[in-house]
Amino acid sequence: MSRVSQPWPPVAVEPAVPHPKAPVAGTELGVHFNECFGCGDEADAGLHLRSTVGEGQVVHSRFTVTAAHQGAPGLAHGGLLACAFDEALGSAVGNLMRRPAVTGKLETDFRRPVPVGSTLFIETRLDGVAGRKIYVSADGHLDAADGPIAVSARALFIVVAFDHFSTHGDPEALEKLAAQHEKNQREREERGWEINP
Ligand SMILES: CCCCCCCCCCCC(=O)SCCNC(=O)CCNC(=O)[C@H](O)C(C)(C)COP(=O)(O)OP(=O)(O)OC[C@H]1O[C@@H](n2cnc3c(N)ncnc32)[C@H](O)[C@@H]1OP(=O)(O)O
Repeated sequence: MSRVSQPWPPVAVEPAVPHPKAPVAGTELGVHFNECFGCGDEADAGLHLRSTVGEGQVVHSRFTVTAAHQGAPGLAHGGLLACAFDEALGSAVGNLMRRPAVTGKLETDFRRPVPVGSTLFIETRLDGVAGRKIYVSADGHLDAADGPIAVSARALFIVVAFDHFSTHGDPEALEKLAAQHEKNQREREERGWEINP
């Protein structure tokens, strides 16, 4: 079976223009929710993925594979790797576009095994927008930003109204999230004062 995929994006798109208030290149992106399996500090066996905005419409993410992430002995579980890409791609959409969006479709190509102890460097690009549909793709490089590509992914995110989360999610967890965002905002402002007194 060939690895050649269908054209991407699969429909005519407009360029994905980052939000005017999107974080600039070099910005380290914070945890979007402490309990998030992908990035949260409170998710003990989680991925603890960390992301930084790159030049252009790019976000660089990285995470280190631990024993908690195994499928075969000593190797990362494929579904776990897909999760890492979901997080990295979602972080690029959320932070650069600043629009609430959820994963509609996620496609992964596993090219090389990813051993426990290795770090995956994921580079995510915004590929285009068609109405509520945002197309993104990413490559995961093994152990260095220019290391061999171990996994690639492409995803469709769908912009949703904020009530998607209140209707389908946990209101208590949403309150915690709002409190966390306020705290992060305060800390950012305090850091701003330190830099520009
Ligand atoms: C700072 C912050 C950081 C934020 C950082 C965040 C990082 C977190 C990252 C994790 C993100 C996740 O895992 S999110 C969790 C996983 N995903 C979900 O739970 C989503 C579950 N699915 C849904 O709720 C729903 O199916 C939606 C919302 C995706 C779509 O429902 P809808 O709103 O009714 O819209 P619908 O008309 O169906 O679809 C809209 C358009 O998209 C197309 N479409 C929809 N799904 C698909 C699909 N799978 N494949 C192709 N096309 C699709 C439709 O054909 C349509 O095209 P057209 O007719 O307009 O042409």
